[in-house]
Amino acid sequence: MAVTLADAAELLREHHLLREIIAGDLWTLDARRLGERADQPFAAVTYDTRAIEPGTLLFCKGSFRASYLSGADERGLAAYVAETPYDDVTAAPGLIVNDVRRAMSLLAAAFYGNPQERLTLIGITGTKGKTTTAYFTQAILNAYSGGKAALFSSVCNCLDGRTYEPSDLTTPESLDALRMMHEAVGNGMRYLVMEVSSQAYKVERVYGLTFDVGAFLNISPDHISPIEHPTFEDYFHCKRQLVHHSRALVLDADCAHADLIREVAAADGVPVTTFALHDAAGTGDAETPADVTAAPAGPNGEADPFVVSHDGGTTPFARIHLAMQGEFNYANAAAAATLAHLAGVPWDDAAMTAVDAVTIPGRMERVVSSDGIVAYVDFAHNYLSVTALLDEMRRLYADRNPRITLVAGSTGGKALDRREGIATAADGRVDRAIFTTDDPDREDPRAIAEQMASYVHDPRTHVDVIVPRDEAVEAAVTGAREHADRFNVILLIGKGNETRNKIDGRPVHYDGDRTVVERAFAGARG
Ligand SMILES: CC(=O)N[C@H]1[C@@H](OP(=O)(O)OP(=O)(O)OC[C@H]2O[C@@H](n3ccc(=O)[nH]c3=O)[C@H](O)[C@@H]2O)O[C@H](CO)[C@@H](O)[C@@H]1O[C@H](C)C(=O)N[C@@H](C)C(=O)N[C@H](CCC(=O)O)C(=O)O
Ligand SMILES: Nc1ncnc2c1ncn2[C@@H]1O[C@H](COP(=O)(O)OP(=O)(O)OP(=O)(O)O)[C@@H](O)[C@H]1O
Repeated sequence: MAVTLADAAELLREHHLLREIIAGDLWTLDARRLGERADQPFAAVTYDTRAIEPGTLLFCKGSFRASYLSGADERGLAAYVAETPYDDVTAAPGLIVNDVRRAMSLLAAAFYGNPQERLTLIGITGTKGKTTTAYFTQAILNAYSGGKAALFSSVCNCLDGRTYEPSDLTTPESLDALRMMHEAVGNGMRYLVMEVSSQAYKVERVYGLTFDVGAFLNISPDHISPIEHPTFEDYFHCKRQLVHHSRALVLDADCAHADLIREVAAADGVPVTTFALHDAAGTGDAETPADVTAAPAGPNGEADPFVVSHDGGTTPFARIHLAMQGEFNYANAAAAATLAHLAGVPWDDAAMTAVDAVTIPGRMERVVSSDGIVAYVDFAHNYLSVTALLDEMRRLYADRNPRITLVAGSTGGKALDRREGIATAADGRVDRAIFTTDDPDREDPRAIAEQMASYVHDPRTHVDVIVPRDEAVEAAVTGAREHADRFNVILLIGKGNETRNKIDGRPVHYDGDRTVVERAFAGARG
């Protein structure tokens, strides 16, 4: 925790990041020329000028503006790290670097005493299933270690094995991640399970980290937009960086482009353990072979537990019966068991069944009305996950010929590919699609909804655009009641447990899909 300007300069120099130090008229590579200032330990690190306190080292990143430095000297700015000098607005010395995000990750690790070295790090990437697999893995490791597993996820972070605080990003900024790792180590944590987004690699949030075990779950187009990834190729390339930075890899044998992922692992000498979801134990000639398999134990579908096996699916080690619905969650559970095993949990340890009790806010939450309408609040919001969700509805309810209503929007300004993906996945597979609001930000929510509607061509799917999200949910319930002769399923997707919509750059309160559908269920029947 005692990092000085001289230490920082040396670390940056070792990593070929330091261009020069600028302190007034002095431009140098030699921190000693700054005198005493070079040997004062920094008291704090931040990437936000609003958090400056005496002795702070500041990182100027992203869309940082010089005007943010107004008053920084008076508040005690000790030094800054940036890709461009700000010597016209601050008297504090600047460490000018090639890449401020890499510099921030390295220096934050040093400032917080390299907490990553004291944790078994588990990193999980994939287009869908990261959060669920992360929660499952944490549950197994917590059960095995007596509560010593921390978690960084897109829903919550947990730094003490039991307290869950809402998170902002899927993968935190490096500085925040290292601060939280430091706190987790202080709380006695031995493991950290974290989701690693493609964006995390794109903007160096995990620079310098090596994962003891990494998982690559699946890949399909998502997060393609001017502020995320320009192309699918870039998205997939960024995700694959996890393979380079893992000591062992867990891979879904059915993952698209699995061959390329194996090639990357082989080139780096990273051992790969595969998992797969199979149809039924012991059968399935057509199924992809895998080291670890999850398969239904018997013929009774929903009611029967799954069996997870290793040794190429020949040695059963756990029977699991998840509280969370969704067959895809058994694939996530197989991934979690494999990750936990590679992190040290014996295959036959009872901790492997800790996944059974896990529930995650906004993931496959089932709400049933008194008149028998079934609603799911779920976080599916791209082609892959909406397809998986509709496959699951067919698996659960095909024999009841359900009338399915889908309520979905799509975010503004980013992940633009989702609009077509969601609508295409639903086209012809749902009876009614209601397109609505989901974080339109600075775009017009009606225009987004109408764009989604334009991708539906199959006459079996009736399309409506209802912009206010609560009205869209209510219309789905009213419509279901108008078809009371059918078994109705309503899928409220993409918001999970979120209770706000980003509109015009600001969060605007929304009661949440679960609250709104419960209210509509309780209301007068049509
Ligand atoms: C592209 C990207 O990584 N953006 C993130 C990044 O933005 P940025 O560095 O440009 O920061 P900014 O908010 O524009 O501000 C610039 C800098 O000025 C500072 N500032 C600002 C005001 C001030 O008075 N003083 C000051 O110093 C800010 O603290 C910041 O460091 O750093 C910010 C925090 O410092 C993040 O909030 C922001 O994520 C935005 C909100 C975002 O939407 N990110 C998405 C694309 C994202 O990262 N998603 C992935 C994937 C999710 C998934 O897979 O589901 C994720 O990992 O979450
Ligand atoms: N293995 C899977 N394959 C396909 N779809 C899945 C899988 N696991 C979960 N899903 C679907 O994707 C949704 C999101 O799941 P989860 O939050 O675990 O994934 P994620 O990777 O964290 O998603 P995101 O990056 O969008 O936050 C779920 O609500 C479910 O509908």
